[in-house]
This record gives sequence, structure tokens and C-alpha cells, in this order.
Amino acid sequence: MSGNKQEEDPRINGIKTKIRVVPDFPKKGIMFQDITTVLLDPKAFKDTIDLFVERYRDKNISVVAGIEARGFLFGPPIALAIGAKFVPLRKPKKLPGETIFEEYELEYGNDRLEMHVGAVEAGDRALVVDDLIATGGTLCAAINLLERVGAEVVECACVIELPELKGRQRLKGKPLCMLVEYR
Ligand SMILES: O=P(O)(O)OC[C@H]1O[C@H](OP(=O)(O)OP(=O)(O)O)[C@H](O)[C@@H]1O
Ligand SMILES: Nc1ncnc2[nH]cnc12
Repeated sequence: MSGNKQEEDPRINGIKTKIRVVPDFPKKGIMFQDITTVLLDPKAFKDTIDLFVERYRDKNISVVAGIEARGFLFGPPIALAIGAKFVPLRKPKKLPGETIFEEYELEYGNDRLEMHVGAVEAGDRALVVDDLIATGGTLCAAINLLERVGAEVVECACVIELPELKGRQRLKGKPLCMLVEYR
């Protein structure tokens, strides 16, 4: 996967064929990349998880941070398989404990990510997981949250990248690993 996609791996194309593209959702002009259709196919879903587990199992990752909502689908199975803790980065007012937050802009609006204080500690080695990178604002907010508490962000992992939106440039120099590009 080379901090990029593992084009040579035959599993990638199988995953790609299961992503449904929905035009004009949630608003006109957005080509929505729907990963729920990947989840309907146990082989494609397992291949997605396996590709990330193969990449991260020997990287000494201590925490997988998953971004609400779709990062919650991919992050926990990766965390379990590599023996890392899972920390949810949530939308506003969902976490009951003390939180820190970062605000960001989306392709279609504004939002905020929150993280429980104490869930991630200084020195943790973090992998950030989401389904998709568009403008990179969400992943940038996640990186900021983790770095504020002293974690080292080792890499970001997404199933899909929309390269035209240049989200990689907002990742503060952190590597991005993705499986499928949508152009
Ligand atoms: O790279 P960006 O431009 O920041 O966009 C990517 C984010 O947008 C989507 O989530 P969304 O905010 O739509 O929330 P949801 O998963 O709760 O539907 C997607 O799952 C990423 O988290
Ligand atoms: N085009 C897109 N499809 C799915 N999720 C998204 N999040 C931001 N842009 C998106």
C-alpha cells in the first residue's frame, strides 16, 4: 500500500466494485461514495480490513482513532486485530466525559470532532481511520486532537481518496494510506 494504494493487490479492485457512487447526495454536485455496499459483501469488507491489518500489525500502533460515523465501521476491527485500543472521535455532544474539540469545514458544511480526555495519552502511537478523505479537514482535526494530548500520529488510513480535493496537503505531513481513488 506504500502510503498509497496497493494497486497490485487483486483485492483492491474487488473492493472498488462494491463502492456505490450516488450523484447529488446529500446535495447537488456531490458524488457521494457509499461504503455501505462494501459492508454488504463479507469478502470485500474482510479484504478491506485485512489490507489495513497487514499494513499496521507490526507498526507498534497503540491506539486506533476512528472518526464518527463511518470510521467506526472500519476502525474497531483493525484495532482488535492489531492489539490496539480504539478511541472514538465523535461529533458534538455525544461523549459523556470531559472532552477536547477541534472544529473543521466539510465539502458540504461545518462540523466539530470531540475526544475524551484521558483516552489517548502522551507517547501513544496513533493510527487515524475513516472511510474517506475529501478536503482533509476531518482528518486534520483528528490529527490536531491527538497531537494536543501528546500522541504521535503514525499514519491516516482511508478506504477512499478524492484526490482532486487535495486533502493530503492538509495532513500536516502525516502519511495517508488509501485503497481506492475516485476521480
Ligand atoms: O475530508 P473531508 O472533506 O473532511 O470529508 C471527509 C469526511 O466526510 C464524511 O463524513 P461526514 O462529515 O459526512 O459525516 P458522517 O460520517 O457522520 O456522515 C466522511 O466519512 C469523512 O469523515
Ligand atoms: N463525496 C463524498 N462521498 C462520501 N462521503 C464524503 N464526505 C465528503 N465528501 C464525500
